[in-house]
Amino acid sequence: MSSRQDKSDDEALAGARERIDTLDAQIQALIAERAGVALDVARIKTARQRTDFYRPEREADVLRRVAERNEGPLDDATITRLMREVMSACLALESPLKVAYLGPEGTYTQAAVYKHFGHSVRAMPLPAIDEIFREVEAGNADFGVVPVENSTEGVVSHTLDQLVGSSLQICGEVALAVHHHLLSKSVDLTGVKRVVAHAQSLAQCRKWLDRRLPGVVREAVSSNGEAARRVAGENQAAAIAGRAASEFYELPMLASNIEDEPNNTTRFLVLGKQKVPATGDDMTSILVAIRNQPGMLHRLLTPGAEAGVDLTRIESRPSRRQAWDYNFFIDLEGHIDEPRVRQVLDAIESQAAMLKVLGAYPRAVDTSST
Ligand SMILES: O=C(O)C(=O)C[C@]1(C(=O)O)C=C[C@@H](O)C=C1
Repeated sequence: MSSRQDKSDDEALAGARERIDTLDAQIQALIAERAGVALDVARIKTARQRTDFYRPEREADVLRRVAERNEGPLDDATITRLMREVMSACLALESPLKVAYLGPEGTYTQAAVYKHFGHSVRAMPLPAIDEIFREVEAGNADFGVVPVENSTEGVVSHTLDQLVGSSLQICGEVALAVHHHLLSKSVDLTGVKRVVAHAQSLAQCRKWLDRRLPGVVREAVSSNGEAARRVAGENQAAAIAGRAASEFYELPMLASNIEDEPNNTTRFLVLGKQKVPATGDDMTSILVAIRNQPGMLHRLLTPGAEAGVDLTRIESRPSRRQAWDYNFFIDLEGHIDEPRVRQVLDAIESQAAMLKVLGAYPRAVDTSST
């Protein structure tokens, strides 16, 4: 390249950097101004003795509009994630949120917390799902995040069972693409003599393990974060966990994306005490107790079909009240405050021994997780 060409490239680069510096200063000033307005919002709420600093319906609305406005070159999920973090920082100025989640650090549930609330929350890892319910019920945490279903492994029955007796509301949902990695201090696969993971993750990577690590001992533990913690001090063991665990426990990725099903997604619920107003794109979750009788399922499903309200999930669990007595967990599209949804719930209730609304909440907004 000629030196004249070098010089003009240098000038173009300096010019572009100058534009970036100017834009950065403007973005920074605007973020600071936005934070100032969030503080005004906090003052208004405080003056009226309101404690609803976090407003899931407003956040969903803001983030959906970010995606609608987006014309690239960043994709919708990326620009939304950046705005998610700005809003998270603004909310932390108003009142920092405490969010309990299924720990330890490095679990997918932790990743779901940050995806939903941004990184400016105080995330509190707890060892069991029932403890998360208890801490939120007791007011020691503002919200809780628990896994509820996985696209390959099905429901997390502990979570469904806890919802039966809890006074908490479902305030939101998070969908997280789950990528499993093999984390280990071993230099190669032949050095791995033991694989540690949550039983669901072992199942989700079974074909890969059969092929690449045949005969190697598989050990199930309470979470993938726990698996990573256990193998962090060993050279001959590997954990199956996500990127967050790799970073947190400084465990190299010996193999990445080892899940058998590439579209593996886990859905998490956000639990809290507040009822969330409608946004226009919502879900309602209900629990229905019903006696096992002929035609029972048909009677449960007909009201939704007749009113054009989609039932997106129906899950049955033994009620534990009596043999062959069932609880059904049903997700419907729409918000309980919409008359057509209310009508469907009334019709279902008339067929059931009991109907409990578990929550109505904005449908997950797609932001890419870190
Ligand atoms: O609109 C509000 O109520 C706010 O508190 C502001 C704001 C925001 O930064 O946009 C912050 C937190 C809420 O969860 C929702 C939105």
